[in-house]
Amino acid sequence: MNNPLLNIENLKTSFRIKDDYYAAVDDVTLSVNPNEILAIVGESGSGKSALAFSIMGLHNKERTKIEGQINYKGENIANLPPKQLNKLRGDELGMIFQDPLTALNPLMTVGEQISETLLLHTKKTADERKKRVIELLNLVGIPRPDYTAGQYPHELSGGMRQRVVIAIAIANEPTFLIADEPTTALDVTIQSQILDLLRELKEKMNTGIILITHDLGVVAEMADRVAVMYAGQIVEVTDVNSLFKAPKHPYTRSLLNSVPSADQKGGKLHVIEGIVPSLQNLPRTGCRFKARIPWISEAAHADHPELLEVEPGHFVRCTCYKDFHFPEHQGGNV
Ligand SMILES: Nc1ncnc2c1ncn2[C@@H]1O[C@H](COP(=O)(O)OP(=O)(O)OP(=O)(O)O)[C@@H](O)[C@H]1O
Repeated sequence: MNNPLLNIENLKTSFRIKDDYYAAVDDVTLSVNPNEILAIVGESGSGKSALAFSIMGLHNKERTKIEGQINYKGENIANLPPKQLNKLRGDELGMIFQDPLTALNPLMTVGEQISETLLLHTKKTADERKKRVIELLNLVGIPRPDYTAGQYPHELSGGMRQRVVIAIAIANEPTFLIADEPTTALDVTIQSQILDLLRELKEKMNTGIILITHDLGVVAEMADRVAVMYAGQIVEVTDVNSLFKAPKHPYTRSLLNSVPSADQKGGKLHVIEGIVPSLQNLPRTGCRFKARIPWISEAAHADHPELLEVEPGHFVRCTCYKDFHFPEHQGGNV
């Protein structure tokens, strides 16, 4: 078997709040292979973006502590000096941010921003860069690329800005890409164009992709494997078919069960009763999902839940999945 492109081991990302550190990513172990899309799903606040920012080295170092390993092509890039990381980021790693406005420089035109990435990370001449900028804007479905290249971010709609962010992220055909909710702000037609683009990138360049999304339709359509995150931890990892056909962890089952139609395509994750606790209030021992399934007996939970391989390639945290059932008002034992 080939080595994974990205191999994260026991990653713990903690934020300083007042004088203490609180882990938003807690003991995460996962891998992404070349030519593979790993989807990460979970409610708001479960730590998906904190994980993505850790991989990309984008957290504020003064207020964040990163422990564990983030091995990219066999080299641990956790806590790499900023200069080395910047180079790696533009050369081989790409990130599509959730919020296109904060990702773009308001003082530079769209064309200048894309061109800057090419200038910093390729040997292209000014003419070649200009050509590539237009090619990229075309690729992400921007109608008049020549005209748009000369516009500033505030002159564009949210959807157009998001496409520019994607153009920057894929400008140098990254080997590894994180797409954090890449299509949330886009209408359905553009959404499917962008998803096609990501798939093409994966197949053409062998790119390994982490796709963070709330949209189970996107997961079903795009992912090879899926990691489900709850309260800073991965609670289940498996291939996409097993996730939809035989989900195990109560949290995964609740996410899938909360989609109104049996056909998950286009379905969004609905709110499960209760909320993800805030960082300071996260239970740090025992099953973190326990409080949201109070009808399941205490004895069903492991004292120190670990992510265990329960079937080949299918990992689940905590033993409570064995006894889990929905309460009557949620459809009983489905
Ligand atoms: N810089 C920070 N300082 C302190 N706490 C933070 C910081 N960034 C995130 N958090 C907290 O860490 C937890 C995880 O946040 P994160 O943004 O990673 O969640 P998420 O799963 O990406 O949510 P969403 O889907 O809304 O983007 C939350 O409790 C959040 O409030």
